[in-house]
Amino acid sequence: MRSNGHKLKHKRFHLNARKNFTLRVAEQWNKLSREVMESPSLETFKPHLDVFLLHLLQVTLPWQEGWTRCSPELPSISDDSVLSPLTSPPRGQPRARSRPGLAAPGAGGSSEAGPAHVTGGGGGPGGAGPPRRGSAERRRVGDAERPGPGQMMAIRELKVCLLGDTGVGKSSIVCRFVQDHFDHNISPTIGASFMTKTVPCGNELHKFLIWDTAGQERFHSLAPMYYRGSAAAVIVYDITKQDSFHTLKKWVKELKEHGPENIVMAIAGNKCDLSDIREVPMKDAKEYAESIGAIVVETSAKNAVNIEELFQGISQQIPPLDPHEISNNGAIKLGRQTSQTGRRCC
Ligand SMILES: Nc1nc2c(ncn2[C@@H]2O[C@H](COP(=O)(O)OP(=O)(O)OP(=O)(O)O)[C@@H](O)[C@H]2O)c(=O)[nH]1
Repeated sequence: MRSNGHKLKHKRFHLNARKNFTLRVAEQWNKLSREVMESPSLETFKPHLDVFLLHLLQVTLPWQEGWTRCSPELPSISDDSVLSPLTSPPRGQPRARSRPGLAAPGAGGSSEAGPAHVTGGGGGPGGAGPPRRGSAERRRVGDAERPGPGQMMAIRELKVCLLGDTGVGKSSIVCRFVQDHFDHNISPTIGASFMTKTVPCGNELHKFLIWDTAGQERFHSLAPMYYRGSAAAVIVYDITKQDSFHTLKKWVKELKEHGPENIVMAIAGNKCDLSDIREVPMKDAKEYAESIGAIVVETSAKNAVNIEELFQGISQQIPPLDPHEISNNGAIKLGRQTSQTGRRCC
């Protein structure tokens, strides 16, 4: 027999979950409406609708399934680390609903699902909005160091998007960074997926709101939604595929033409564990990165090489927060980080 306290806790959990679900769907709907207003033609609009329906399904099904499996012991839905399990079938395998190793909504663990659910209210795909009132105090710091008593650290939400050809390892990089996990049979992303991770940087905490975009050509038209308002873009190529390096250059061109003005660009030459079959010399990548003022690093999501360093590099390129932007109660006024000039290391 369950105690009354236990039942109450259970009920509160479900109410909270239901509220969050509604918020997510509403947020998706708003996003879609915005896209409709901005879409010049039906053809451009169609993929947005597809993704919305997919998101809706993805959010609805696991929640309904997980409804009865939820337990009050599960972490609150405002916990850190969010992701979308939206994936298409693994390359050459039947469709799986979520990525193995990545928690689905209602399935336990500290991860929360929902492609457009952003803890703290900022950094949705369309831009980095201000956090909910008082949310700075409620936020979990994740795996970053918590400030000591009397010490105040500003939490900054930085929207970061990953771009690059399909199969270069964007999702694997994010998965390694956020969950320290690598999956050989990871599925191609549909639309985009979302995760967060908070890391310390000097006197600040950088909460990365990471949008991992789908590399398949058919999703290309969705990309602006993810790089719009981003503080940084990680553009990934596969060192064993020259073609993926050409695609990277196309992404850089697009970002320069249509992306935020001072976006930090980081180039990741992934799969450096396969350097014996390399097609892109490191020298080429370095010269190119230098010519466009980007950070460059060779990574291996598989062997966890330079993944932390990649995001640290981004953190260091973000100008520190102006003290005036931190209000008296410690809440942060979030704006487009990219509007600031002058890059400083932390
Ligand atoms: N050897 C090796 N394989 C990797 C590495 N990173 C990813 N892979 C593999 O490359 C394949 C594609 O990885 P994903 O992370 O799905 O690539 P993606 O860029 O997200 O692909 P899309 O979602 O289609 O855009 C998978 O089979 C991964 O296991 C790496 O560092 N080394």
